[in-house]
Amino acid sequence: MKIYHLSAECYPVAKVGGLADVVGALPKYQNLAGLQAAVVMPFYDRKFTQENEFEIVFAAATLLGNRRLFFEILKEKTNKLGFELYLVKIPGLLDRENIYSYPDERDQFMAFQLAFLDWISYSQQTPDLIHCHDHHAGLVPFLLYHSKLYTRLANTPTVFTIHNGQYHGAFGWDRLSLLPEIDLTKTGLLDWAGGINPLASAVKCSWLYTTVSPTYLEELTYNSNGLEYLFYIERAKGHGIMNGIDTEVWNPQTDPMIPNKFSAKTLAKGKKANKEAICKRFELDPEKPLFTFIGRLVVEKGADLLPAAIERSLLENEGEVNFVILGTGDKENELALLQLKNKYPEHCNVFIGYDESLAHLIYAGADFLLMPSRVEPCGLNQLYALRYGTMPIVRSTGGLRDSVIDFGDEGGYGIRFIQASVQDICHSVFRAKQLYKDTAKMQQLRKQMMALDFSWTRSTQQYTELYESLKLTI
Ligand SMILES: Nc1ncnc2c1ncn2[C@@H]1O[C@H](COP(=O)(O)OP(=O)(O)O[C@H]2O[C@H](CO)[C@@H](O)[C@H](O)[C@H]2O)[C@@H](O)[C@H]1O
Repeated sequence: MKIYHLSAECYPVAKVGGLADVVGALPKYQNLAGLQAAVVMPFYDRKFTQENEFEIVFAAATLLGNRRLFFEILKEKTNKLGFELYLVKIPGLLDRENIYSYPDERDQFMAFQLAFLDWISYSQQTPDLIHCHDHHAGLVPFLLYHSKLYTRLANTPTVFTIHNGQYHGAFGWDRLSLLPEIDLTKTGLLDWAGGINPLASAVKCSWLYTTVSPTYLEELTYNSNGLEYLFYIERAKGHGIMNGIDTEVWNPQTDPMIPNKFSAKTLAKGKKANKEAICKRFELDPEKPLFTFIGRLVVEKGADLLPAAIERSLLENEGEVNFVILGTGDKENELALLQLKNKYPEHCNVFIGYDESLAHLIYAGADFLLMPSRVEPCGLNQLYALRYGTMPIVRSTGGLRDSVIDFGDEGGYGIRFIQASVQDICHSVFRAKQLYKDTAKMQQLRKQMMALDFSWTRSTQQYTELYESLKLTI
Protein backbone atom coordinates (compact mmCIF):
# COMPACT_ATOMS: atom_id res chain seq x y z
CA MET A 1 0.00 0.00 0.00
CA LYS A 2 1.54 3.27 -1.15
CA ILE A 3 1.10 6.26 1.16
CA TYR A 4 2.41 9.78 0.71
CA HIS A 5 2.88 11.84 3.85
CA LEU A 6 2.83 15.57 3.13
CA SER A 7 4.43 17.86 5.65
CA ALA A 8 6.35 21.12 6.06
CA GLU A 9 8.79 19.46 8.47
CA CYS A 10 10.53 16.11 8.80
CA TYR A 11 13.39 15.14 11.10
CA PRO A 12 16.33 15.20 10.39
CA VAL A 13 15.77 17.12 7.14
CA ALA A 14 14.16 20.20 8.65
CA LYS A 15 12.80 20.57 12.18
CA VAL A 16 11.22 23.34 14.17
CA GLY A 17 9.21 21.19 16.55
CA GLY A 18 7.33 17.99 17.14
CA LEU A 19 5.75 17.80 13.68
CA ALA A 20 9.20 16.96 12.32
CA ASP A 21 9.73 14.21 14.87
CA VAL A 22 6.45 12.53 13.97
CA VAL A 23 6.85 12.77 10.19
CA GLY A 24 10.45 11.55 10.53
CA ALA A 25 9.38 8.48 12.47
CA LEU A 26 5.84 7.31 11.60
CA PRO A 27 6.63 6.45 7.93
CA LYS A 28 9.72 4.52 9.01
CA TYR A 29 7.68 2.38 11.38
CA GLN A 30 4.91 2.01 8.81
CA ASN A 31 7.44 0.62 6.37
CA LEU A 32 8.71 -1.80 8.98
CA ALA A 33 5.10 -2.88 9.41
CA GLY A 34 4.82 -3.68 5.70
CA LEU A 35 3.31 -0.50 4.25
CA GLN A 36 5.04 1.61 1.64
CA ALA A 37 5.20 5.08 3.16
CA ALA A 38 7.04 8.03 1.63
CA VAL A 39 7.43 11.66 2.72
CA VAL A 40 7.01 14.69 0.47
CA MET A 41 8.07 18.07 1.78
CA PRO A 42 9.31 21.43 0.51
CA PHE A 43 13.00 21.76 -0.33
CA TYR A 44 14.98 23.81 2.20
CA ASP A 45 18.57 24.89 1.74
CA ARG A 46 19.87 23.31 4.94
CA LYS A 47 22.54 20.95 6.26
CA PHE A 48 20.65 17.78 5.31
CA THR A 49 20.00 18.84 1.73
CA GLN A 50 23.56 20.12 1.34
CA GLU A 51 25.15 16.94 2.67
CA ASN A 52 23.05 14.29 0.94
CA GLU A 53 22.63 13.19 -2.64
CA PHE A 54 19.41 13.62 -4.56
CA GLU A 55 18.20 12.72 -8.00
CA ILE A 56 15.64 14.64 -9.99
CA VAL A 57 12.72 12.28 -10.58
CA PHE A 58 10.34 14.78 -12.12
CA ALA A 59 10.34 18.33 -13.46
CA ALA A 60 7.53 20.47 -14.79
CA ALA A 61 5.83 23.79 -14.24
CA THR A 62 2.81 24.55 -12.12
CA LEU A 63 0.58 27.58 -12.12
CA LEU A 64 0.05 29.75 -9.07
CA GLY A 65 -2.54 32.13 -10.43
CA ASN A 66 -0.84 33.61 -13.46
CA ARG A 67 2.66 32.80 -12.20
CA ARG A 68 4.26 29.88 -13.97
CA LEU A 69 6.51 28.14 -11.47
CA PHE A 70 9.13 25.69 -12.59
CA PHE A 71 9.50 22.86 -10.09
CA GLU A 72 11.56 19.74 -9.56
CA ILE A 73 10.89 16.69 -7.42
CA LEU A 74 14.12 15.53 -5.84
CA LYS A 75 14.45 12.09 -4.32
CA GLU A 76 17.03 11.27 -1.67
CA LYS A 77 19.11 8.53 -3.29
CA THR A 78 19.67 6.02 -0.49
CA ASN A 79 16.39 5.91 1.50
CA LYS A 80 18.64 6.16 4.55
CA LEU A 81 15.81 7.55 6.67
CA GLY A 82 13.82 4.35 6.37
CA PHE A 83 11.46 5.82 3.79
CA GLU A 84 11.53 7.46 0.39
CA LEU A 85 12.03 11.20 0.81
CA TYR A 86 10.87 13.59 -1.92
CA LEU A 87 11.55 17.32 -1.90
CA VAL A 88 9.62 19.86 -3.93
CA LYS A 89 12.06 22.47 -5.18
CA ILE A 90 10.86 25.70 -6.74
CA PRO A 91 13.59 28.22 -7.53
CA GLY A 92 12.94 31.49 -5.75
CA LEU A 93 10.13 30.06 -3.62
CA LEU A 94 11.02 26.67 -2.18
CA ASP A 95 14.80 26.77 -2.00
CA ARG A 96 15.37 28.90 1.10
CA GLU A 97 16.89 28.08 4.46
CA ASN A 98 14.09 28.64 6.95
CA ILE A 99 10.92 26.62 7.20
CA TYR A 100 8.51 29.37 8.26
CA SER A 101 7.99 33.10 8.62
CA TYR A 102 8.69 34.43 5.14
CA PRO A 103 6.23 37.13 4.05
CA ASP A 104 5.11 34.96 1.11
CA GLU A 105 4.68 31.83 3.24
CA ARG A 106 1.11 31.30 2.00
CA ASP A 107 2.39 31.22 -1.60
CA GLN A 108 5.15 28.82 -0.61
CA PHE A 109 2.82 26.23 0.91
CA MET A 110 0.19 26.61 -1.78
CA ALA A 111 2.83 26.07 -4.48
CA PHE A 112 4.15 23.07 -2.55
CA GLN A 113 0.73 21.43 -2.58
CA LEU A 114 0.03 22.23 -6.24
CA ALA A 115 3.42 20.92 -7.36
CA PHE A 116 2.84 17.71 -5.42
CA LEU A 117 -0.56 17.18 -7.01
CA ASP A 118 0.74 18.02 -10.49
CA TRP A 119 3.58 15.56 -10.01
CA ILE A 120 1.45 12.57 -9.03
CA SER A 121 -1.17 13.53 -11.58
CA TYR A 122 1.15 14.01 -14.59
CA SER A 123 3.29 11.01 -13.70
CA GLN A 124 0.17 8.84 -13.62
CA GLN A 125 0.69 7.66 -10.07
CA THR A 126 -2.19 6.32 -8.04
CA PRO A 127 -1.20 6.32 -4.38
CA ASP A 128 -3.48 4.29 -2.13
CA LEU A 129 -3.69 7.10 0.37
CA ILE A 130 -2.47 10.64 0.93
CA HIS A 131 -1.78 11.56 4.53
CA CYS A 132 -1.62 15.34 5.07
CA HIS A 133 -0.15 16.95 8.18
CA ASP A 134 -1.27 20.33 9.51
CA HIS A 135 -2.50 23.29 7.51
CA HIS A 136 0.54 23.45 5.20
CA ALA A 137 -0.92 20.43 3.40
CA GLY A 138 -4.55 21.23 4.21
CA LEU A 139 -5.74 22.23 0.74
CA VAL A 140 -4.82 18.91 -0.84
CA PRO A 141 -8.06 17.05 0.05
CA PHE A 142 -10.23 19.83 -1.39
CA LEU A 143 -8.14 20.12 -4.56
CA LEU A 144 -8.12 16.36 -5.11
CA TYR A 145 -11.88 16.13 -4.94
CA HIS A 146 -13.01 19.45 -6.42
CA SER A 147 -10.44 20.63 -8.93
CA LYS A 148 -10.95 19.62 -12.54
CA LEU A 149 -7.19 19.16 -12.92
CA TYR A 150 -7.08 16.13 -10.68
CA THR A 151 -10.25 14.23 -11.58
CA ARG A 152 -8.23 11.06 -12.19
CA LEU A 153 -7.25 11.07 -8.50
CA ALA A 154 -10.63 12.01 -7.08
CA ASN A 155 -11.15 8.62 -5.41
CA THR A 156 -7.88 8.74 -3.51
CA PRO A 157 -8.52 8.56 0.25
CA THR A 158 -7.04 11.32 2.37
CA VAL A 159 -6.26 11.34 6.07
CA PHE A 160 -5.50 14.62 7.79
CA THR A 161 -3.55 14.80 11.05
CA ILE A 162 -3.77 17.83 13.30
CA HIS A 163 -0.57 18.45 15.22
CA ASN A 164 -1.57 21.95 16.15
CA GLY A 165 -5.14 23.21 15.80
CA GLN A 166 -4.23 26.75 16.83
CA TYR A 167 -2.68 27.54 13.45
CA HIS A 168 -4.99 27.43 10.43
CA GLY A 169 -2.97 29.05 7.63
CA ALA A 170 -6.06 31.12 6.71
CA PHE A 171 -6.12 33.83 4.04
CA GLY A 172 -8.61 35.99 2.18
CA TRP A 173 -10.89 35.11 -0.72
CA ASP A 174 -8.91 37.53 -2.88
CA ARG A 175 -6.40 34.72 -3.25
CA LEU A 176 -8.89 32.23 -4.68
CA SER A 177 -7.48 32.97 -8.12
CA LEU A 178 -4.22 31.31 -7.07
CA LEU A 179 -5.93 27.93 -7.04
CA PRO A 180 -6.40 25.91 -10.21
CA GLU A 181 -9.85 25.70 -11.73
CA ILE A 182 -12.23 24.34 -9.11
CA ASP A 183 -15.90 23.49 -8.84
CA LEU A 184 -17.24 26.87 -7.73
CA THR A 185 -20.33 25.31 -6.20
CA LYS A 186 -18.01 23.75 -3.61
CA THR A 187 -16.22 26.84 -2.32
CA GLY A 188 -18.05 26.48 1.00
CA LEU A 189 -15.68 23.60 1.68
CA LEU A 190 -12.78 26.05 1.68
CA ASP A 191 -14.49 28.63 3.84
CA TRP A 192 -14.44 29.38 7.51
CA ALA A 193 -15.50 32.71 9.01
CA GLY A 194 -15.32 34.48 5.69
CA GLY A 195 -11.90 33.35 4.53
CA ILE A 196 -10.13 30.39 2.98
CA ASN A 197 -9.08 28.23 5.88
CA PRO A 198 -6.83 25.27 4.93
CA LEU A 199 -7.15 23.56 8.31
CA ALA A 200 -10.94 23.80 8.31
CA SER A 201 -11.07 22.70 4.68
CA ALA A 202 -8.98 19.62 5.42
CA VAL A 203 -11.22 18.66 8.32
CA LYS A 204 -14.25 18.97 6.03
CA CYS A 205 -12.82 17.26 2.95
CA SER A 206 -10.48 14.53 4.20
CA TRP A 207 -12.00 11.08 4.56
CA LEU A 208 -11.13 11.22 8.21
CA TYR A 209 -8.97 13.31 10.46
CA THR A 210 -6.82 12.42 13.43
CA THR A 211 -5.41 14.27 16.39
CA VAL A 212 -2.17 13.34 18.09
CA SER A 213 -3.81 12.30 21.37
CA PRO A 214 -7.33 11.21 22.39
CA THR A 215 -7.85 14.09 24.85
CA TYR A 216 -6.93 16.69 22.23
CA LEU A 217 -9.68 15.37 19.97
CA GLU A 218 -12.22 16.41 22.60
CA GLU A 219 -10.44 19.66 23.46
CA LEU A 220 -10.65 20.91 19.88
CA THR A 221 -14.43 21.12 20.26
CA TYR A 222 -13.98 23.86 22.86
CA ASN A 223 -10.51 25.26 22.13
CA SER A 224 -9.38 25.50 18.53
CA ASN A 225 -8.96 29.17 17.79
CA GLY A 226 -12.40 29.63 16.23
CA LEU A 227 -12.99 26.16 14.76
CA GLU A 228 -14.81 24.77 17.81
CA TYR A 229 -18.15 24.39 16.07
CA LEU A 230 -16.54 22.71 13.07
CA PHE A 231 -14.86 20.15 15.30
CA TYR A 232 -18.12 19.64 17.12
CA ILE A 233 -20.07 18.85 13.95
CA GLU A 234 -17.27 16.80 12.36
CA ARG A 235 -16.53 14.90 15.57
CA ALA A 236 -17.63 11.53 14.15
CA LYS A 237 -14.85 11.70 11.54
CA GLY A 238 -12.16 12.31 14.16
CA HIS A 239 -9.82 9.80 15.81
CA GLY A 240 -7.28 10.45 18.56
CA ILE A 241 -4.03 8.52 18.18
CA MET A 242 -1.24 9.18 20.63
CA ASN A 243 2.13 9.88 19.03
CA GLY A 244 4.98 7.51 19.63
CA ILE A 245 8.65 8.35 19.86
CA ASP A 246 11.47 7.09 17.70
CA THR A 247 13.18 4.79 20.17
CA GLU A 248 16.20 4.48 17.90
CA VAL A 249 16.87 8.23 17.99
CA TRP A 250 15.81 8.58 21.63
CA ASN A 251 17.70 5.81 23.37
CA PRO A 252 19.82 6.68 26.43
CA GLN A 253 21.90 3.54 25.87
CA THR A 254 23.07 4.54 22.41
CA ASP A 255 22.35 8.27 22.04
CA PRO A 256 25.44 9.79 20.36
CA MET A 257 24.43 13.23 21.61
CA ILE A 258 24.88 12.43 25.30
CA PRO A 259 28.33 12.03 26.85
CA ASN A 260 27.31 9.33 29.35
CA LYS A 261 25.08 6.56 28.02
CA PHE A 262 22.95 4.65 30.50
CA SER A 263 20.30 1.98 30.89
CA ALA A 264 17.73 1.40 33.63
CA LYS A 265 20.41 -0.62 35.44
CA THR A 266 23.05 2.12 35.30
CA LEU A 267 20.73 5.06 35.52
CA ALA A 268 21.88 6.45 38.87
CA LYS A 269 25.47 6.73 37.66
CA GLY A 270 24.54 7.76 34.11
CA LYS A 271 22.11 10.49 35.06
CA LYS A 272 24.50 11.85 37.67
CA ALA A 273 27.31 12.12 35.12
CA ASN A 274 25.07 13.82 32.56
CA LYS A 275 23.71 16.18 35.18
CA GLU A 276 27.26 17.10 36.13
CA ALA A 277 27.99 17.85 32.48
CA ILE A 278 25.02 20.23 32.26
CA CYS A 279 25.78 21.86 35.59
CA LYS A 280 29.40 22.39 34.61
CA ARG A 281 28.36 24.02 31.37
CA PHE A 282 25.71 26.21 33.02
CA GLU A 283 27.61 26.83 36.28
CA LEU A 284 25.02 25.30 38.60
CA ASP A 285 25.35 23.17 41.72
CA PRO A 286 24.74 19.51 40.73
CA GLU A 287 23.62 18.60 44.23
CA LYS A 288 20.37 20.53 43.88
CA PRO A 289 17.36 19.24 41.95
CA LEU A 290 17.57 20.46 38.37
CA PHE A 291 14.36 21.60 36.66
CA THR A 292 14.25 22.29 32.96
CA PHE A 293 12.02 23.54 30.17
CA ILE A 294 12.76 22.77 26.52
CA GLY A 295 10.69 24.18 23.71
CA ARG A 296 9.13 27.10 21.97
CA LEU A 297 8.85 30.08 24.32
CA VAL A 298 5.26 30.87 23.43
CA VAL A 299 1.99 31.38 25.31
CA GLU A 300 0.66 28.03 24.09
CA LYS A 301 3.46 26.29 25.98
CA GLY A 302 2.93 28.44 29.10
CA ALA A 303 6.41 29.91 28.62
CA ASP A 304 5.20 33.35 29.74
CA LEU A 305 4.55 31.86 33.20
CA LEU A 306 8.10 30.62 33.63
CA PRO A 307 9.91 33.79 34.74
CA ALA A 308 7.51 34.48 37.62
CA ALA A 309 7.22 30.80 38.54
CA ILE A 310 11.00 30.35 38.61
CA GLU A 311 11.58 33.47 40.70
CA ARG A 312 8.86 32.57 43.17
CA SER A 313 10.11 28.97 43.41
CA LEU A 314 13.63 30.18 44.14
CA LEU A 315 12.34 32.39 46.96
CA GLU A 316 9.90 29.82 48.38
CA ASN A 317 12.50 27.07 48.35
CA GLU A 318 15.31 29.30 49.56
CA GLY A 319 17.49 28.62 46.53
CA GLU A 320 17.32 24.84 46.94
CA VAL A 321 16.30 24.35 43.31
CA ASN A 322 18.01 25.08 39.99
CA PHE A 323 16.65 25.77 36.50
CA VAL A 324 17.96 25.45 32.95
CA ILE A 325 15.82 26.72 30.09
CA LEU A 326 16.42 25.89 26.42
CA GLY A 327 14.21 27.56 23.89
CA THR A 328 13.41 30.28 21.49
CA GLY A 329 10.20 32.14 20.76
CA ASP A 330 8.40 35.31 21.84
CA LYS A 331 10.91 38.08 22.42
CA GLU A 332 9.37 39.27 25.70
CA ASN A 333 9.63 35.75 27.15
CA GLU A 334 13.23 35.42 25.99
CA LEU A 335 14.08 38.77 27.56
CA ALA A 336 12.35 38.04 30.86
CA LEU A 337 14.21 34.73 31.14
CA LEU A 338 17.56 36.34 30.34
CA GLN A 339 16.90 38.95 33.03
CA LEU A 340 16.23 36.15 35.48
CA LYS A 341 19.50 34.51 34.54
CA ASN A 342 21.32 37.76 35.30
CA LYS A 343 19.51 38.16 38.61
CA TYR A 344 20.02 34.57 39.85
CA PRO A 345 23.11 33.26 38.00
CA GLU A 346 23.75 30.58 40.61
CA HIS A 347 20.30 29.06 40.21
CA CYS A 348 19.03 29.76 36.75
CA ASN A 349 20.61 29.57 33.32
CA VAL A 350 19.04 30.14 29.96
CA PHE A 351 20.06 29.15 26.44
CA ILE A 352 18.10 31.09 23.84
CA GLY A 353 18.32 29.21 20.56
CA TYR A 354 17.74 25.85 18.97
CA ASP A 355 20.21 23.10 19.87
CA GLU A 356 19.29 19.47 19.28
CA SER A 357 22.34 18.02 21.08
CA LEU A 358 21.84 20.21 24.10
CA ALA A 359 18.21 19.11 24.25
CA HIS A 360 19.31 15.45 24.36
CA LEU A 361 21.84 16.20 27.09
CA ILE A 362 19.25 18.02 29.17
CA TYR A 363 16.67 15.23 28.83
CA ALA A 364 19.41 12.85 29.98
CA GLY A 365 20.73 14.86 32.91
CA ALA A 366 17.90 16.94 34.36
CA ASP A 367 15.77 15.72 37.24
CA PHE A 368 12.44 17.33 36.28
CA LEU A 369 10.97 18.66 33.04
CA LEU A 370 8.41 21.46 33.28
CA MET A 371 5.55 21.56 30.75
CA PRO A 372 2.98 24.14 31.87
CA SER A 373 1.30 24.08 28.44
CA ARG A 374 -2.02 25.83 27.90
CA VAL A 375 -2.47 23.72 24.78
CA GLU A 376 -0.59 20.48 24.12
CA PRO A 377 -1.96 18.33 21.30
CA CYS A 378 0.36 15.49 22.28
CA GLY A 379 3.71 16.70 23.52
CA LEU A 380 6.82 14.69 22.82
CA ASN A 381 9.12 16.25 25.39
CA GLN A 382 7.44 14.43 28.28
CA LEU A 383 7.85 11.13 26.40
CA TYR A 384 11.56 11.79 25.78
CA ALA A 385 11.98 12.80 29.42
CA LEU A 386 10.32 9.58 30.61
CA ARG A 387 12.60 7.51 28.43
CA TYR A 388 15.64 9.23 29.97
CA GLY A 389 14.36 8.85 33.54
CA THR A 390 13.54 12.55 33.92
CA MET A 391 10.26 13.22 35.68
CA PRO A 392 7.75 15.31 33.71
CA ILE A 393 5.80 18.00 35.58
CA VAL A 394 2.85 18.71 33.33
CA ARG A 395 -0.34 20.65 33.15
CA SER A 396 -3.20 18.21 32.72
CA THR A 397 -4.13 18.91 29.11
CA GLY A 398 -4.13 17.12 25.74
CA GLY A 399 -1.49 14.43 25.35
CA LEU A 400 0.11 15.40 28.66
CA ARG A 401 -3.04 14.23 30.40
CA ASP A 402 -2.99 11.02 28.35
CA SER A 403 0.63 10.14 29.06
CA VAL A 404 1.54 11.30 32.57
CA ILE A 405 0.06 9.92 35.79
CA ASP A 406 0.77 11.77 39.02
CA PHE A 407 3.05 9.85 41.38
CA GLY A 408 0.45 10.38 44.11
CA ASP A 409 -2.05 8.27 42.14
CA GLU A 410 -1.96 4.53 41.66
CA GLY A 411 0.81 3.48 39.31
CA GLY A 412 1.88 7.11 38.88
CA TYR A 413 5.34 8.34 37.92
CA GLY A 414 5.09 12.08 37.15
CA ILE A 415 3.62 15.29 38.51
CA ARG A 416 0.38 16.75 37.18
CA PHE A 417 -1.32 20.04 37.91
CA ILE A 418 -4.58 21.57 36.75
CA GLN A 419 -4.21 25.29 36.10
CA ALA A 420 -1.72 26.98 33.80
CA SER A 421 -0.78 29.34 36.62
CA VAL A 422 2.33 30.44 38.52
CA GLN A 423 0.79 29.09 41.70
CA ASP A 424 0.25 25.57 40.32
CA ILE A 425 3.75 25.45 38.85
CA CYS A 426 5.29 26.54 42.15
CA HIS A 427 3.29 24.02 44.11
CA SER A 428 4.51 21.29 41.74
CA VAL A 429 8.11 22.44 42.04
CA PHE A 430 7.74 22.21 45.80
CA ARG A 431 6.32 18.68 45.57
CA ALA A 432 9.16 17.71 43.27
CA LYS A 433 11.77 19.13 45.62
CA GLN A 434 10.33 17.12 48.52
CA LEU A 435 10.26 13.98 46.43
CA TYR A 436 13.84 14.53 45.30
CA LYS A 437 14.99 14.20 48.92
CA ASP A 438 13.70 10.62 48.97
CA THR A 439 16.47 9.10 46.88
CA ALA A 440 15.12 5.55 47.00
CA LYS A 441 11.65 6.62 45.82
CA MET A 442 13.14 8.75 43.04
CA GLN A 443 15.23 5.83 41.90
CA GLN A 444 12.19 3.54 41.85
CA LEU A 445 10.10 6.08 39.91
CA ARG A 446 12.89 6.66 37.39
CA LYS A 447 13.10 2.94 36.72
CA GLN A 448 9.34 2.87 36.29
CA MET A 449 9.45 5.78 33.82
CA MET A 450 12.20 4.20 31.74
CA ALA A 451 10.23 0.96 31.48
CA LEU A 452 7.19 2.68 29.92
CA ASP A 453 6.52 1.91 26.28
CA PHE A 454 5.73 4.91 24.09
CA SER A 455 7.27 3.43 20.97
CA TRP A 456 5.62 3.84 17.58
CA THR A 457 4.59 0.18 17.40
CA ARG A 458 1.17 0.67 18.98
CA SER A 459 0.37 3.95 17.21
CA THR A 460 1.47 2.57 13.84
CA GLN A 461 -0.97 -0.29 14.33
CA GLN A 462 -3.76 2.18 15.10
CA TYR A 463 -3.04 4.15 11.91
CA THR A 464 -3.06 0.92 9.95
CA GLU A 465 -6.46 0.03 11.39
CA LEU A 466 -7.76 3.45 10.41
CA TYR A 467 -6.44 3.07 6.88
CA GLU A 468 -8.12 -0.35 6.77
CA SER A 469 -11.36 1.19 7.95
CA LEU A 470 -11.27 3.17 4.70
CA LYS A 471 -11.74 -0.23 3.05
CA LEU A 472 -8.30 -0.41 1.58
CA THR A 473 -6.40 -3.53 0.70
CA ILE A 474 -3.18 -3.56 2.62
N1 LIG B 1 15.15 25.19 21.43
C1 LIG B 1 15.13 23.90 21.17
N2 LIG B 1 16.28 23.22 21.01
C2 LIG B 1 16.26 21.89 20.75
N3 LIG B 1 15.15 21.16 20.60
C3 LIG B 1 13.98 21.80 20.73
C4 LIG B 1 13.90 23.18 21.01
N4 LIG B 1 12.61 23.54 21.06
C5 LIG B 1 11.90 22.43 20.82
N5 LIG B 1 12.73 21.38 20.63
C6 LIG B 1 12.34 20.02 20.30
O1 LIG B 1 11.19 20.11 19.44
C7 LIG B 1 10.28 19.08 19.78
C8 LIG B 1 9.04 19.74 20.36
O2 LIG B 1 8.02 18.87 20.27
P1 LIG B 1 6.57 19.09 20.92
O3 LIG B 1 5.79 17.92 20.55
O4 LIG B 1 6.70 19.33 22.35
O5 LIG B 1 6.07 20.46 20.36
P2 LIG B 1 5.45 21.23 19.09
O6 LIG B 1 4.60 22.22 19.72
O7 LIG B 1 6.52 21.71 18.25
O8 LIG B 1 4.61 20.17 18.25
C9 LIG B 1 3.25 20.01 17.89
O9 LIG B 1 3.21 18.73 17.22
C10 LIG B 1 3.66 17.68 18.04
C11 LIG B 1 3.71 16.42 17.18
O10 LIG B 1 2.45 15.93 16.89
C12 LIG B 1 2.80 17.52 19.28
O11 LIG B 1 3.40 16.54 20.11
C13 LIG B 1 2.72 18.85 20.03
O12 LIG B 1 1.83 18.74 21.13
C14 LIG B 1 2.28 19.94 19.08
O13 LIG B 1 2.21 21.19 19.74
C15 LIG B 1 10.99 18.18 20.75
O14 LIG B 1 11.72 17.22 20.02
C16 LIG B 1 11.94 19.14 21.45
O15 LIG B 1 13.03 18.50 22.05
